[in-house]
Amino acid sequence: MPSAAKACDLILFGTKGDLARRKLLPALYQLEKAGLLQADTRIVGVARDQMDRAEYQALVKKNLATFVKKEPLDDDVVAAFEQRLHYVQVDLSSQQDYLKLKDVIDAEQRIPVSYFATPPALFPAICKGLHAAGLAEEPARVVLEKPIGHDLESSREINALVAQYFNENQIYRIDHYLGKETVLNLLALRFANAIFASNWDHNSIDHVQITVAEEVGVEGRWSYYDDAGQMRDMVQNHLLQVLTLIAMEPPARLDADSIRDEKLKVLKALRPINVSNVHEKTVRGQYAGGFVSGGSVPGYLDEEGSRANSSTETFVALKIDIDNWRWAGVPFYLRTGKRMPEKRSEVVICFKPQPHNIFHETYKHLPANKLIIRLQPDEGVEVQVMNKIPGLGEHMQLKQSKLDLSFDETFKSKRIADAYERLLLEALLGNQYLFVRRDEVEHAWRWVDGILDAWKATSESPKSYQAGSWGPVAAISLLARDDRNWDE
Ligand SMILES: NC(=O)C1=CN([C@@H]2O[C@H](COP(=O)(O)OP(=O)(O)OC[C@H]3O[C@@H](n4cnc5c(N)ncnc54)[C@H](OP(=O)(O)O)[C@@H]3O)[C@@H](O)[C@H]2O)C=CC1
Ligand SMILES: O=C1O[C@H](COP(=O)(O)O)[C@@H](O)[C@H](O)[C@H]1O
Repeated sequence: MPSAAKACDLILFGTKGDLARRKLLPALYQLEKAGLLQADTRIVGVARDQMDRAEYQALVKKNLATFVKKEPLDDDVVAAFEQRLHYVQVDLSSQQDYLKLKDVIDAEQRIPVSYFATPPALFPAICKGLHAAGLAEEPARVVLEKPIGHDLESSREINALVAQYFNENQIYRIDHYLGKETVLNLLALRFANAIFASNWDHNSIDHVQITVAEEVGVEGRWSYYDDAGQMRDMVQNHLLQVLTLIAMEPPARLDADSIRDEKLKVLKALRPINVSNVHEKTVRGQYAGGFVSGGSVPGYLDEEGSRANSSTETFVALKIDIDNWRWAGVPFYLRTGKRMPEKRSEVVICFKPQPHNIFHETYKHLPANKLIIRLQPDEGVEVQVMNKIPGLGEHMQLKQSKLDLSFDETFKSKRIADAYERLLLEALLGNQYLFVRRDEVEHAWRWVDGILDAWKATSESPKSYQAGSWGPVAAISLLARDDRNWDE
């Protein structure tokens, strides 16, 4: 624990909701277990139900028993964690109720860190209420969950509203992909290894692929998801954040603004996609019924709560050009979808082929090297290289093989922390480098809005794909047109 760390009151708005129960409270338990919470830090749950402290402690304990997976609960850790828990009943739409927070929280004693695990529609009321209760002045912090808006205009409204009460250096916008160990490892891989740093541009790299495939469908979230679709739900935030980390220039320092300035430059350099090139650059799909993990699953339009004729996309593939010196002529292909054959997130850096092939008599084409960064599951880094097969034959026999660094194998005793553990820790420590700055969010929306508008203007329905497949055939053509194929 850095000595500068100060005790905080983490105020969990929406403490009874899905995110808090499934992710935030289990993550805080893990921080307790790892000894990473400052001794005097407290967790103040806020919900509209009437409950006393003991009832809230019992509720959280029950919740941990359900959602702390892969390991038995440690009773001593639970007991220590319980001591940090407090509860305040607040109807978030009643301004009067926020004053109750003052009875429990003393901003002089601990830094108030307010986590908005609620529908975004409540953000204005919460900000106003915090201000009235004297919990918005620096050094107070506020942690905002996605989605920050539905488009550029609405994200600006939310950001402007929050900015009335909090300065940018108090605002922590979550993109949970930035908390994933393997996404963070992109920084290590790129900037701690000269072998990659000196080969990270259009001279050496042919193209880049980013795949974020999910087995799950909409999981009972139809009404939220149908309004969003995969473009807003995954591309605007997670995939573009991963892309910026791959494409950005080396930041001068490992601090929030150095990194965020570089990410922003990438977002500004994304070539716009609009009606003139949307056909060539994008594919949108929607899953039909099929089979995933051996079981049959319904199509998107037959999911619980569905509405007939929805044209919301559950799959997106994009060919992205970055108009800057480093990436001139190097396309970034992105794809993400629900109901894919497996959960798999990875980045594939495909290097250029050899300029001259001395093995041409036996091998007309030598496969190019690939660097595969497996983000999840089976986290690791793999380099595909050509090797000589040992033997005395007349011709050299070559084989493509892998240098494979599996995190599981290499860091055997190390548990891979959930993204929310890292992000909660950094928010409590006051480090913003893993959180998204306002201008990043708005530039990402500006670019994504161009595609959404173009799709709307062409009014084409998404292409159907069978659940359990890798998306519509058009996604294969997107690369085949360039004489390339997805890394399978
Ligand atoms: N769930 C997830 O995995 C993820 C969620 N998010 C985002 O996090 C936020 C929360 O999501 P999620 O937890 O799933 O949503 P839920 O609907 O499960 O939880 C929202 C919580 O807000 C509370 N709430 C709503 N209105 C009031 C009110 N007037 N007064 C007091 N409390 C109120 C609800 O209380 P009550 O129980 O009393 O209704 C509920 O506990 C959303 O913005 C979502 O988009 C982002 C990424 C992942
Ligand atoms: O933000 C979201 O992310 C999840 C995928 O997260 P992962 O950590 O499991 O890769 C996605 O399922 C959900 O639709 C989206 O809102």
